[in-house]
Amino acid sequence: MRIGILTSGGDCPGLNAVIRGIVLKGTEINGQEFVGFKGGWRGVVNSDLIELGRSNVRGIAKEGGTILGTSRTNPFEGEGGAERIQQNLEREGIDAVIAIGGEGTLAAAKRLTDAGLKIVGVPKTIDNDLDATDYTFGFDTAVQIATDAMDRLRTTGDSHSRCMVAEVMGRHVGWIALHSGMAAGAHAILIPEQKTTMEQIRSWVESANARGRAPLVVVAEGFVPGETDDAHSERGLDAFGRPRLGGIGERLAPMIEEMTGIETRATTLGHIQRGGVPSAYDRVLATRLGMAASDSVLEERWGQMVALRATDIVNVGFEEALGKLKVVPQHRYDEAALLFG
Ligand SMILES: Nc1ncnc2c1ncn2[C@@H]1O[C@H](COP(=O)(O)OP(=O)(O)O)[C@@H](O)[C@H]1O
Ligand SMILES: O=P(O)(O)OC[C@H]1O[C@](O)(COP(=O)(O)O)[C@@H](O)[C@@H]1O
Ligand SMILES: [Mg+2]
Repeated sequence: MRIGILTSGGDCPGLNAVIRGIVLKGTEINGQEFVGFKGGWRGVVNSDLIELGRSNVRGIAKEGGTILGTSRTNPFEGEGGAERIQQNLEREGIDAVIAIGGEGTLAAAKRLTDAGLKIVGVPKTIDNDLDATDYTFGFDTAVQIATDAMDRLRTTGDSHSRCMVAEVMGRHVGWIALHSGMAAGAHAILIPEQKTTMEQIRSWVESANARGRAPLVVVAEGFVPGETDDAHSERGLDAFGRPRLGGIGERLAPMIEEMTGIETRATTLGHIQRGGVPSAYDRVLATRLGMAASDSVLEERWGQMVALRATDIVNVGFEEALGKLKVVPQHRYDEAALLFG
C-alpha cells in the first residue's frame, strides 16, 4: 500500500518524529510505502510530492519543524475539492493519506473522508486544545521554552524591581500559560477561560511587590480582559479568516504600570515557542503516535485519529475529536490561583 503523509497548520516540535515513526513502522513491519506532500494540503491539491523512504527519515526525530513543510491552505479552495484530490491520489497511485494537524486540518480531513477519501489523522498542536487526546506533542516543548524564558525574565525583573509581563501562545485556551506560569512561579496567570478584572491583577501585582518580589504576570494571547468581550487582535486575519492573536501583553504592561506605579515591561515569546528541538517526552509521544497511525492505515480506520489516553495510544473518530476545544477546567485554574499574588 502506498500512503501519502502531510503536515498542516502551525508547525510544532515533534512533527518529524511522527513522520519517522510512521515510515519506520510502515516500511519495516506493515509492508507500506510512503510519499510526502509538500506544504500541507497545498501539496495534496497540487500533487507536489517527495519520496519518503527509510533513508529520508534517518536521525530526524530530534529535528524541529517539519521536513515536509506546512501551510494553512484550505483544500476546498481554488483548484481543490474532494473530487480533484481523489483524482490526484489515483493518478499518483496513493491509496491512503495520513494527515498530521490540529483541529483545522482534521476538520478538513473529516470533510474529505465524508466524501469517500481514505484518511487517518494524527493530532498536533502546541496549544493542547484538542479534547480527544490527553496531550498533544509539541506542548511539553513549548511549555519548557516558555518556562526557561520566564526564569530569565525573573532575574532581570528582580535586578530592576520591575513587573514583568510574559505573553505566551495558545489561541483560545490557556494551557501553555497555566503550565509555564505554574512552573515559573508566576504571581498572576491570565487565561481566556477566566475573566479577570484589572483591579484583581493590580492586587496580585501589588501583593507580590509588597513582599519584595518582582511580579511576574503570565498572559495567554487569547486572554479577554474583564472589561472587554473579545481576545485582543491587531494583526488582521489568517488564511482561514480567523483573527490573528498576539499583543495583549504589550497592551497590559502600561495599564499595570499606571495602576500600580511599578515600572513594567512586556515580552511576547511568539514563535520561539514552536521552534527548535522537541523534548524527550514529545519525541516519545510523537513516535508512538506515528507508529500507531501506520497501524491505523493497515486496519483501514478511515476517519479516525490516534490519540493519547492516560499512557495508551487509542483511536477516536474525527467527529469526537473535533467535538469541542479542550479548555482549562475550573479546578485546574483554582489550584494554580492559590499561589497568585
Ligand atoms: N472547517 C474546515 N474545513 C476545511 N478546511 C479547514 C477547516 N478549518 C480549517 N481548515 C483548513 O485547514 C488549515 C489548517 O488549520 P489551522 O486551524 O490553521 O491549523 P491546525 O490544523 O493546526 O489547527 C486552515 O488554514 C484551513 O485552510
Ligand atoms: O504561525 P501563525 O500563523 O502566526 O499562527 C499563530 C498561531 O499558531 C499557534 O502557534 C498554533 O496553532 P495551531 O496548532 O492551530 O496551528 C497558536 O498558538 C498561534 O495563535
Ligand atoms: Mg488549530
